[in-house]
Amino acid sequence: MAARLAPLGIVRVEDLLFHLPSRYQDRRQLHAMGRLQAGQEAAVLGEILDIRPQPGRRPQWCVVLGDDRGAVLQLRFFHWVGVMRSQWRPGRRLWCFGEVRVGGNGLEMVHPEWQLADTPDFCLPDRLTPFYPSVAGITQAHWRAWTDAALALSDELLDPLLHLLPAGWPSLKASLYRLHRSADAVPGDADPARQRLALDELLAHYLALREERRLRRCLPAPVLAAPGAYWERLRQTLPFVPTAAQLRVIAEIRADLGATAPMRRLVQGDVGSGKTLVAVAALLQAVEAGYQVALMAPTEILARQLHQRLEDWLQNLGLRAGLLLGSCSAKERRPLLRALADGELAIVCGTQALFQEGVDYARLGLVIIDEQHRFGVEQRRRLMAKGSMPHLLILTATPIPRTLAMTLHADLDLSVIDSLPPGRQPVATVVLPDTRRDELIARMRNVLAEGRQIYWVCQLIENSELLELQAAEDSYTELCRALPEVRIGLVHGRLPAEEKQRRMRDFVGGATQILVATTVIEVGVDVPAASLMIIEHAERLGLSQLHQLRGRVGRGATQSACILLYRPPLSARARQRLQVIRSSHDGFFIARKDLEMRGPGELLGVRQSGERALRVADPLRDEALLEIVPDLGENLLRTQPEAAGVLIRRWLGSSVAYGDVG
Ligand SMILES: Nc1ncnc2c1ncn2[C@@H]1O[C@H](COP(=O)(O)OP(=O)(O)OP(=O)(O)O)[C@@H](O)[C@H]1O
Repeated sequence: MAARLAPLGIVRVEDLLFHLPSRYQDRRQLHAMGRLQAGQEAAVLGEILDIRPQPGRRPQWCVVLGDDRGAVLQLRFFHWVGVMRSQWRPGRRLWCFGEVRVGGNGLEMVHPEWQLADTPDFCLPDRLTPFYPSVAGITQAHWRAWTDAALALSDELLDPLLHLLPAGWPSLKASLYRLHRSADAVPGDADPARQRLALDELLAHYLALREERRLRRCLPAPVLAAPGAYWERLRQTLPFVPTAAQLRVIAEIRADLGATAPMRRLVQGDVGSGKTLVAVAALLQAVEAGYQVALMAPTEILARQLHQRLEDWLQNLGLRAGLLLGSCSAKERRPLLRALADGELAIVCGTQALFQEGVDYARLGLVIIDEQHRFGVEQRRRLMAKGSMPHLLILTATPIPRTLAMTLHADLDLSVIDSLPPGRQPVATVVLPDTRRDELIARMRNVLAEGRQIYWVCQLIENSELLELQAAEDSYTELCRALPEVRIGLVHGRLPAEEKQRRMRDFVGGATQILVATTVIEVGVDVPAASLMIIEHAERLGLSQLHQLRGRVGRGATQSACILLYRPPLSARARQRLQVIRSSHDGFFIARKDLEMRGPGELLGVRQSGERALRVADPLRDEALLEIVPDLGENLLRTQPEAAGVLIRRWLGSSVAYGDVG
């Protein structure tokens, strides 16, 4: 059993207490046999009318149970053991609990839980029955017996917060009792017992985070202090004035870079909020201080685009940036690698190729990662091993609530670019069934006549790259037919990198007017002249993805539009999603809705990347609890420093690499 429990993180008696029921069954009421329905979980009491063994390859025992109103229920058993064999007889009374389903002879239960009901020690349960998440080989009866035993020992459970919390908060012991052995009502989300555990959990994460930061502050990083001459020169050549939000975040980064501890900062900014400028300001400071900077983008297209923008901005400063991609030939690569290893080249842009074997940096001082949600903690660590503790800056357009940030990005400080550059007009968003394509073509003609450009985005169908390609090609052919006079480009994931790049360049430069693309353009492409986006099968996309895509238009001062085409009929959830996107342009609001609708795991791919997740606390619901966490944490560290390690271990378990605190 220990071997089965270990993967669940259960190694001590205490761990059992924090393995909470996922739901509760109400077995206190008896259900009338005549009114049972398939799919229902029910408790019934009746008399054994008949017991029929059914021999066969898999022998079974069928028991007919009847109540005093003449209704019957079949029970089916594959094992016929112990008390059943020796004591079950027609005429005896039996209590059963199980799921009702449709069988060969009417309604039945397969292997219900049971008790003989005509014995002196029979009594109906007087409280809810907990149901525990489990794994093969561990039954609910095991869980109940073990948690009973653990609860009996719960006086020994350390509850360091009890005396620090204001009156009214339940003790840990009382909360655990309530959740494991709830007497009456199912403890809901707002139940004080659940809130108490959520608070403990958030506190444990806070303490772990605080410790992680403390340890990080002891690590030596290059001090990237510089007067900011490059940055001042760049500012003078910019065609716009940085926003106050950009300047604030830049100042936060400057302070980090000038310190002796490595920066680990996540910059969140809605699509189009101007994160690139913030990254460039950081880059210039590192270069001015005499260090190298590596900028990593998630795809080759984006890396090339980033490189292009850097070169545009940096040429006035007399700086150059290299470009390193997986698709670079050995010949292209060699001089670049040498320049990086010599320290001759200060700035390099690229994909994950930047951190492969054989790429060495003379003085890597800063790593900048664009669109972080595609990189997990592990990848982050591997890449940091390249320099002697370089600073790390991560940019993302996917905002997440603080509660989640604190668990997913526990090792990161957070900056938020919380406003858009002035003059941006919200993208007019329209939802349209794809049966009205003719209208759409007319509208596209108008947009093109005004000299503006159009994105046409096709969808991944059933996760098949081949089908997606097909969809893109079909749309392309159809558009060419409908708009024969228009220059149309097509990009998709199957094109060779060079070709993809050439076609993107044609669109950026205005040589093609419409770009038909698969979701490769999802993040980061910047073509200010594009003012209309059409998204096919918008009903298949998640909210955050739709928001990111839509963010590709409306980047200039012209009024832009986004048309979400869907294939009817729409499911209720898809309708809800499209409604949110149509009515809101606020990335934070949309991310929140996305979380509500999909749950954090799916939104951020938490499960795949194996990062820490919350067990009891809920990232949306419990954000208010976070308000009291810092004070509580500091108070605890002052009064009972030894308790911090206990809490961290209790909630974060062995996922915490640095062990006990304090
Ligand atoms: N302060 C500003 N005023 C006006 N325009 C700006 C400002 N800062 C950046 N821009 C311009 O806004 C556009 C969007 O900036 P950028 O590409 O950096 O956004 P982003 O935050 O990276 O967005 P995304 O997540 O969509 O890639 C660019 O064309 C950029 O030149």
